[in-house]
Amino acid sequence: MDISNYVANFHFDEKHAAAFENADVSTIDLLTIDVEDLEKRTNCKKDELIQIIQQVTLLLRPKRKVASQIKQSFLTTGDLVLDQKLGGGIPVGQLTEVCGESGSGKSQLCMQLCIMAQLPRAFGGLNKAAVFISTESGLETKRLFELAKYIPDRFPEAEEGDVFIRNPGDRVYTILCPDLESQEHIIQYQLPILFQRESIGLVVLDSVAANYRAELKYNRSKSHYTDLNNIAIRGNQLGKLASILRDLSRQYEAAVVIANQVSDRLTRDYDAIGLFSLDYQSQWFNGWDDLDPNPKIPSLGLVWTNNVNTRLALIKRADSATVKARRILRVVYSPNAARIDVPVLIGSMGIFVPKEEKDASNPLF
Ligand SMILES: Nc1ncnc2c1ncn2[C@@H]1O[C@H](COP(=O)(O)OP(=O)(O)OP(=O)(O)O)[C@@H](O)[C@H]1O
Repeated sequence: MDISNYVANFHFDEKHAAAFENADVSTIDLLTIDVEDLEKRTNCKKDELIQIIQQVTLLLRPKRKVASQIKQSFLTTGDLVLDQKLGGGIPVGQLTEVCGESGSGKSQLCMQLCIMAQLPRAFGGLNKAAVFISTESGLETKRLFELAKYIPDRFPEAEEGDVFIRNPGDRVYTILCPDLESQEHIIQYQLPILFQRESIGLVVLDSVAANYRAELKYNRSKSHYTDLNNIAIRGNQLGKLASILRDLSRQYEAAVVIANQVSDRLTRDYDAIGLFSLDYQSQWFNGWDDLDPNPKIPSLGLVWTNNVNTRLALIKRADSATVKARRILRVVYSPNAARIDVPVLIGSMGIFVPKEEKDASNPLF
């Protein structure tokens, strides 16, 4: 019986476990097949089966809170104007995706957040450790130290000792997942244990698409998955990944930030395909529309898009090749903020909103 894939700590009594095993009944069978048919297949009593089905259904039901119980908290990005544009910062208890092309600054933002998570709550931090799960290359510790060195510049009103982090690497757990199998194992089994043992405020997954692209058949020439079976497998895996991360983020009040890659988006003739086509409609949740000079599509498709609470896009600007790299940080969708483009720079201190934009956006800054 595969119940442990869905619910931790659910144990059938020996009699029912053996009956389900012998009859090859999966959790999905249990919840979808008529009780009478299950009765015949397993030789278990109907009322006992109904009781088990009710227990499993209850455990699988999303744990909802009423509005008065929900107190949304945020992790600071380290930039007050950026936090303001994001509706408070990076939401705790939710999944935030940062997508963008190679070199757009996804890893820079992720590393920056690993530092911010360690800050005291008075400065928008969570006073907790971060977990940095990478799928392609390890964490750049040198850059992490550089980002930490500049924290006092971000909080000029603070006493230096209050925001100084001597060894930022001490509270960043790094895990490398070179393939999908290790990624699934780490996220399903090792990450929950780390949460139980340590005070974790942020999980970064950099980047989510790499292992799926590498292991499921991918037709580069057409830039889409050709094998329908693989699409179904991938959808299932992505749903499970998001569900584990979401549960951990809610249970332990942590932020989860996932870097995602993008591929090129072809502009279409909407007169031909119609305004109700997915291609046309997806401009609003993909992040790039046809007016953008180099429109892109975030990887992993609609199933993944539906699992992410907030999507941010980092977009390179034409003059990107200057000392301080210029980018647009776009809020594509979010429960906390409206869609907006925020001009940002990447410099030694990390990602920040330049002063002229701060002055223009809010005279108080
Ligand atoms: N110390 C620094 N000073 C200024 N800019 C920097 C610094 N370090 C990195 N950058 C900028 O960040 C960019 C790299 O960003 P990053 O590695 O986060 O990209 P990415 O989106 O994660 O790319 P990939 O998907 O290839 O990993 C560089 O191109 C550069 O513009």
